[in-house]
Amino acid sequence: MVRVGIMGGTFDPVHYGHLVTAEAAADLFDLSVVVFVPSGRPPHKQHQAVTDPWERYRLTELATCSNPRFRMSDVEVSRPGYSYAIDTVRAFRREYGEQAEFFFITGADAILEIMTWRQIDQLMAECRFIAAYRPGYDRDHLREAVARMEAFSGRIHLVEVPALAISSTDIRRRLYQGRSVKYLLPEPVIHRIVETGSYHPSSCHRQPRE
Ligand SMILES: Nc1ncnc2c1ncn2[C@@H]1O[C@H](COP(=O)(O)OP(=O)(O)OP(=O)(O)O)[C@@H](O)[C@H]1O
Ligand SMILES: O=C(O)c1ccc[n+]([C@@H]2O[C@H](COP(=O)([O-])O)[C@@H](O)[C@H]2O)c1
Repeated sequence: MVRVGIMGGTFDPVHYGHLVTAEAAADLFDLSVVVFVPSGRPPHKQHQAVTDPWERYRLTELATCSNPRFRMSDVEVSRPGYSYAIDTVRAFRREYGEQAEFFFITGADAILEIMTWRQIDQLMAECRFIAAYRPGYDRDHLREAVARMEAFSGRIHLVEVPALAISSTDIRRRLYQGRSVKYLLPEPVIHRIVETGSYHPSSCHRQPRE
């Protein structure tokens, strides 16, 4: 039976926190592949400017191509409208077949909001969740929150990942300020960001959400 990790995110831009989390999940859950799925239009970032989807896709591709277990999917960037996980998992079900087991990989913060996700009952029936948290995170609070989700709690696995205090928000801020982002994300990604100027304040790659 094929075990597939689904690493969804805005990836604006992708960084080592995402890569370490995906690798840790693959390792612990014996996943055959982890598919990175950059969001087309993130449903929960409607009022936020986000870099062009295909540019985020390209950067994520550069970051993942050297790992034989990592794959890319353009299912969300190609789909019009907001990117809901349930639509993505259903597309994967059609692609990988009934026997495949899906593990949606997210950060612990996202798990705390999971009950607001679209068609959460159907989503939980289709896939399990791997919720990554970092050392120092309030694990008891997270465990209690997951336990309160009752029927779903057996479908959510909490996993500690190495402490990488990296966020895309911090990287974007550094780039705007012309500061170094070395060692926060892979070199080929940095090269492309510099080449295209995507994260320069005047960049045409950043699109305000309506
Ligand atoms: N440093 C990190 N370590 C572990 N998981 C992370 C880290 N950063 C992000 N994640 C998780 O990866 C997934 C995709 O994250 P996302 O693309 O929103 O990155 P982000 O750095 O949180 O972005 P932003 O700062 O713009 O909100 C989410 O589930 C998020 O919780
Ligand atoms: O399907 C939903 O309703 C939904 C609501 C919020 C977030 N998500 C997914 O959660 C993943 C992490 O989102 P982000 O933008 O915080 O990186 C990404 O794959 C999103 O599509 C999905």
